[in-house]
Amino acid sequence: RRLQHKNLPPGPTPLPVIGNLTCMRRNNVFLTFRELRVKYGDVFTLHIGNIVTVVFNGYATLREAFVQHGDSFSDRPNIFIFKDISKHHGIAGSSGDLWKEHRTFALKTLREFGFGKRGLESKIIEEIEAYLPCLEEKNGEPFNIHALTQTSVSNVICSIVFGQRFDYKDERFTKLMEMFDANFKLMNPILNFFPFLQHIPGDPFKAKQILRNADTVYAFIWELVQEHDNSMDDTYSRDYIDAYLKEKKERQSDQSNTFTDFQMLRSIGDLFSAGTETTTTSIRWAVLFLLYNPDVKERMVAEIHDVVGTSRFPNLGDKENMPYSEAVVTEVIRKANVAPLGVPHSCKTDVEFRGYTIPKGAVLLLNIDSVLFDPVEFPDPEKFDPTRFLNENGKFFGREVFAAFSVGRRACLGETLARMELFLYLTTILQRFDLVPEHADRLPSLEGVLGVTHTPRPYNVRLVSRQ
Ligand code: HEM
Repeated sequence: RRLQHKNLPPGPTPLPVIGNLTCMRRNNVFLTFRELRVKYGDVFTLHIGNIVTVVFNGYATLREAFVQHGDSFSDRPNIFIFKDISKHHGIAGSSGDLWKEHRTFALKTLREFGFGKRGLESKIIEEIEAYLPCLEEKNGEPFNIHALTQTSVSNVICSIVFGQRFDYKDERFTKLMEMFDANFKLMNPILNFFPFLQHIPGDPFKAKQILRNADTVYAFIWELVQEHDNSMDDTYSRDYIDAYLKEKKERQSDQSNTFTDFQMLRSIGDLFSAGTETTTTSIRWAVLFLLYNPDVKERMVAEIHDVVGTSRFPNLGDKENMPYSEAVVTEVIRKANVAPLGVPHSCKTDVEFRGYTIPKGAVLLLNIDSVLFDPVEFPDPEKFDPTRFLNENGKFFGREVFAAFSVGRRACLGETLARMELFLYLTTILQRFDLVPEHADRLPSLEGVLGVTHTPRPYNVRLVSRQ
């Protein structure tokens, strides 16, 4: 290893074959990374199997690497999740010109369908209107909000991408959501570093199962694409699929056209999965944090009742007068730490960085956790304290040092949607329901599980109607 890569950032000595795999054995590996940062500094190297992995820590380092060196450090590595699932296509899994072209198209088209505008707000509120009666039906009995919330949040992105929402009891959609969820749980990061594991007979690492589940999701999307193709009007786009099909037709005579069916399926799959999982997980964390912090919950409820009252739903126009609620949403995003290690990047040539040589093809991890839990920027970082996002006049202020959505060219393209959804879902839930723990003497665990995202363990809560 030393002969092959001479000038790597420092890091623990690797063992033969497995490298530094033992560092990854803890459930939440980002906790280990906090210790490694203290020992090796803001940029350190791990060898996982034979893959060189460089971890970048702290806001200044992340900006230097992924903004200033953005041209070099914005590819995706050749690992299971991108190589075998997205096959280096789509928005999240592609690199180079293919990625630039399709990310630009996605941003432009999502804006046309209301990203950051009132049109999108009404879609979210419409979905919340369908969600509330399902919560009401639980009658204050303990239940796990996960499945209902996931279907509801997913419907928002479905209405933009597919131009339709699905009934909460729609069997096919429920099955799809379950499969989708299973993949987030089954995805063992180890598959990314030891590709041979996917070929072990009996599929103990569930690689084949993950690929089968992914194929089912793509088949579902494909059916909807075909329905669109048969019914679309060339002069008007009803939704993202129509817009894509139109673009594909317009470019069909172009030799270098990258607007293909395969690329469309992967792009839509990315919007669908990224748009569902992260926001749902954040809402699950939010409820948990509010159970632990009844004072925060009561202050937020008081603000909602003062500004909105109870006779109408909260809307985004209220946000300006609800700085505390906006601060709660931002603190939820910080403390939930949904993507603590971001999404892996790579570089296609050797790159000099702070005197080290980052080798071509290395896996680059943006340690977002190191920013969101930086005790200098966010004192007492484990504390759930929304007031860190309020200024001395009680007004909300977003902090520049906030990397939850990553930094640089690949930064999350759904941040606006996620913030809109979190504000509207959380304020509406609290306007209508009190959140009460299942057991009066015991709260659910705050310990998360790190898979593709950092999720809370399953828990039940009572939603007691305020009416
Ligand atoms: C709280 C919610 C969310 C969080 C914390 C979050 C966080 C992230 C992070 C950390 C990345 C990786 C960026 C990188 O590679 O450096 C990302 C990428 C991405 N996110 Fe989000 N996200 C959220 C919600 C959403 C939503 C609602 C959408 C729906 C449109 C979305 C769509 C995407 C896409 C398509 C990418 C890939 C971007 C690219 O590779 O160019 N995200 N997100």
